[in-house]
Amino acid sequence: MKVGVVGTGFVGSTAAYAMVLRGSCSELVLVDLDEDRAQAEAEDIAHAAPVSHGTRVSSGDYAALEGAQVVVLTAGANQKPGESRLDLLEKNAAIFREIIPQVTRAAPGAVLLVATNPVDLLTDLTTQLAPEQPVIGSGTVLDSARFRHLMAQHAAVDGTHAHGYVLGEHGDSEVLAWSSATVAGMPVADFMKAQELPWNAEVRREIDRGTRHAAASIIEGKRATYYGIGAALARIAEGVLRDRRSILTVSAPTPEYGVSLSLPRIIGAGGVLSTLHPKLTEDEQRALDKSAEVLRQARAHLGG
Ligand SMILES: NC(=O)C1=CN([C@@H]2O[C@H](COP(=O)(O)OP(=O)(O)OC[C@H]3O[C@@H](n4cnc5c(N)ncnc54)[C@H](O)[C@@H]3O)[C@@H](O)[C@H]2O)C=CC1
Ligand SMILES: CC(=O)C(=O)O
Repeated sequence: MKVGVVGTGFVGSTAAYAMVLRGSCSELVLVDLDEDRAQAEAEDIAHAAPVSHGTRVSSGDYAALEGAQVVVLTAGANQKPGESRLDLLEKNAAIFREIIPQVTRAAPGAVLLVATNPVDLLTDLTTQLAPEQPVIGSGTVLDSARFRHLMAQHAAVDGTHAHGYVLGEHGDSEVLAWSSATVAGMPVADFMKAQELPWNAEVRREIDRGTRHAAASIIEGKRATYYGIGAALARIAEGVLRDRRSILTVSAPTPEYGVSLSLPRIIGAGGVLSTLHPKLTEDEQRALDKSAEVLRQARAHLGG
């Protein structure tokens, strides 16, 4: 099982490290415009292999991606404090126009896993540039993890027992689907009541703010986010490599909304196997429609 990572900055190298620690694949190849950086990251990460799962880690040029089943795309600019993800569109679209043809030439059989922001619009662009290949955007997998983490904190349980989906844009207009959120299989409000924990509009607003603005506050504090997305990318890649039929809120072209955005989707060999449409309240559906509109408008500025 071979995975390529293109872009070995904070996100790409952390995703590679997460894959080595989790034993997601047997071989990893790192590619970057900055070849010295890719080589140094590969060497450093390779030193974790003998004490984890023995993954073979190397760096190379695009040709070294040959035979990869998944190529993770993390090349491009990240946000500076105060910038939105959509502000990165023009710059990162230009980078994708340069790299995608090289990736498809080297690894025509790979599932392309996009993380670079704005991830939804770059998922759309990658689908156009590589029409023969399955494309998945990491979408709101990270935001759903943030939502679950905060819910679990308020519920005083470990994060694996809180479930909830963030839908739409991976960005400011994203939608927390409260109506289907559960803890221990119970609607979250019922769980909180049974445990005599506070649950009201203010707590929900706090969780919403914490989820929606997590990236901005982390970037303010340490320039970039990478641990959460690194683990999320490893998790998505495993869904494909092991044909796990994992349900994850990844981004993909969604004809009903006319743009790539996140909905819960079943992920397996070959990428997205199926898309789920959770029952939403009217307010949630309205917010999701608005989120799709935000993405379509931003794409229009690019002339797409
Ligand atoms: N989807 C998500 O949930 C998340 C996405 N991101 C996004 O991931 C992207 C990468 O972020 P960081 O790793 O923090 O940035 P970074 O600046 O640390 O790394 C970017 C890397 O891309 C490389 N690169 C630039 N142009 C290239 C080209 N033409 N060919 C090959 N490599 C090229 C650079 O040399 C650099 O190593 C950003 O767009 C960021 O916003 C970050 C966190 C979460
Ligand atoms: C940077 C980014 O997209 C995030 O951490 O959500």
